Amino acid sequence: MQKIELQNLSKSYGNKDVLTNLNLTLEGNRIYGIIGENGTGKSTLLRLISGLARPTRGSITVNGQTTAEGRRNQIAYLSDQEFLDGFSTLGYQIQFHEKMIPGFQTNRVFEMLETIKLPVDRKVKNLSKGHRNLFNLVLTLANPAPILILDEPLSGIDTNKKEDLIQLLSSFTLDEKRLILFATHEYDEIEFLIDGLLIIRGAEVAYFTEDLEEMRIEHGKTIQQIFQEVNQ
Ligand SMILES: Nc1ncnc2c1ncn2[C@@H]1O[C@H](COP(=O)(O)OP(=O)(O)OP(=O)(O)O)[C@@H](O)[C@H]1O
Repeated sequence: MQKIELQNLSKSYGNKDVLTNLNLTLEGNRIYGIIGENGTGKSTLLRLISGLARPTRGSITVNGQTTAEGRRNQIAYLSDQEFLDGFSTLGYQIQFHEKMIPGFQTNRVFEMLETIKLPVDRKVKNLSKGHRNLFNLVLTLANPAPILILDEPLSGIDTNKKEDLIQLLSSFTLDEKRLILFATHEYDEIEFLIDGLLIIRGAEVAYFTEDLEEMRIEHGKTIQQIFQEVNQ
């Protein structure tokens, strides 16, 4: 079973406290969404968990791994920054990932590219921004790591393609027993995708549930409503 544990986790940049004393366990074969206003520390949290930034205080354990290197082996991370070499073709990037990542699911990449109609002989720089984001997401999904951490995977992607993507994301956890944690501003789009919800505000966890369905059934609340209440 996949598990991310944060204990007394804090991160400051200079004298700015970005995250303060987070204690949280995310576990299971679930999709968790993180939402929060701009600059509230969502990307910072994802980078800390992924071993790409160091905590100022506290600890992070991912599937029993406490070191940054150990955690990185459990996680496929999609940054909100562009990282692909624009002059290479999609095909080259696929081969490169296949060489670098043990168990990389090349067949699934081709299947997904066919669904979203991206030709592999195209250069990365000639894709639109939305298509580049999609291609990055496809490469990340094909990484067999048990935990996927995605920073704004839906940004810049058309509404009709978003639906395909949301299907893809659910099938990736359901079939493969993975945990997905992703940051987003697209509250409406993720309403029926996520199982758990984390809202960050004022450097702290302002709201957390691992069972959003219960909130929906018992209290009839949408994510947008929960978010508004938390931010009042
Ligand atoms: N490397 C860094 N050095 C200094 N400050 C940083 C650094 N990275 C992030 N910050 C600051 O930390 C705060 C949180 O940034 P972060 O990118 O985590 O927020 P976010 O919630 O992901 O924002 P957005 O929704 O706009 O993407 C911001 O004030 C940001 O300026």
